[in-house]
Amino acid sequence: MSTENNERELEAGIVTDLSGRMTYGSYLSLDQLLTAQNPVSVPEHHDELLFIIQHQTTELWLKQLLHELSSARELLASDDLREALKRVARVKRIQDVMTQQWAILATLTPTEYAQFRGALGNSSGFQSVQYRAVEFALGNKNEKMLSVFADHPANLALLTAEWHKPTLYDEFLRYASRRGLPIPAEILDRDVRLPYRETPELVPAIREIYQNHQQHWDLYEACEDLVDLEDNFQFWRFRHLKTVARTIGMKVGTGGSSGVGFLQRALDLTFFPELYTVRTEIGG
Ligand code: HEM
Ligand SMILES: N[C@@H](CC(=O)c1ccccc1NC=O)C(=O)O
Repeated sequence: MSTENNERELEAGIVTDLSGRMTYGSYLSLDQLLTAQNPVSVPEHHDELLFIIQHQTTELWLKQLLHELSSARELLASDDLREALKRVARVKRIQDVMTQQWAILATLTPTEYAQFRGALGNSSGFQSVQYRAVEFALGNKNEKMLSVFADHPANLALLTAEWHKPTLYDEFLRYASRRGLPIPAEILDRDVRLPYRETPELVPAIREIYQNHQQHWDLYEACEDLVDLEDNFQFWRFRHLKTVARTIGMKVGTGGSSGVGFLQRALDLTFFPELYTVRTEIGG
């Protein structure tokens, strides 16, 4: 076989009659996926497609994050820390891609965005149910967020179910307790629908893991993985904030918030407070 004329020959075995068979497009529902970009600007603005695709790809990764995080939680509940950490390793890679992706949207100038922003009405990323579900799964529970989805029963059901579930940290601490670490009962019995609040009485258990890390190697590794995950989540939030600042400055958001100031306050939230507190004490 040659590539004469700079054209590759198709091999005889390659299937070209695909009638009645599963194909690439049918398996991946590409007819649906690739007709789901519906710009609303009139006349259509060149950059609106990028804006839509950036959001849609993020939503696809959020779906995968939820899938991995739910599985990690279940694996912890069945005492399988090693498998759970595999899930977390994947979560971390996806977060890297999501954060890197901001560089593409940063090519959208304020002038370009202003030309179609008006067409977006009151729609806003604030209304992303999957983003909120990931925040809930990681510990930023906030009952008030449910009200945004009152008009959409399926989204409301998804987020309400997540609201009732223990967070990844809850499951990790329950597992650590079964492994014999002194996890306070007030954490094990906490109302998981409430935001996770820092509990000073938990710090001794975390300190034990860090000080005697040779003995608790897998738990030590897990704690560092959780810190990576929180770090990564904050990196995403930070890139969002910076992209917003360079695109709309200090304008109020389409969702009705103050904009940059509102996003800034999310950077003060934490998922795993004691994992940070312990660092102040280490070695000193
Ligand atoms: C030029 C691009 C963007 C601008 C100017 C922008 C602006 C904003 C603003 C102002 C808010 C605050 C809520 C509001 O009042 O609307 C917000 C929230 C949010 N946006 Fe964006 N955004 C952009 C791109 C994105 C992208 C690509 C995503 C990915 C899905 C996203 C996801 C979110 C989420 C999840 C929130 C809620 C954050 C929170 O509650 O802390 N945004 N955005
Ligand atoms: N909140 C943005 C609009 C925006 O970015 C947006 C609009 C519709 C769907 C998703 C969006 N992304 C993030 O908020 C703004 O105030 O310009």
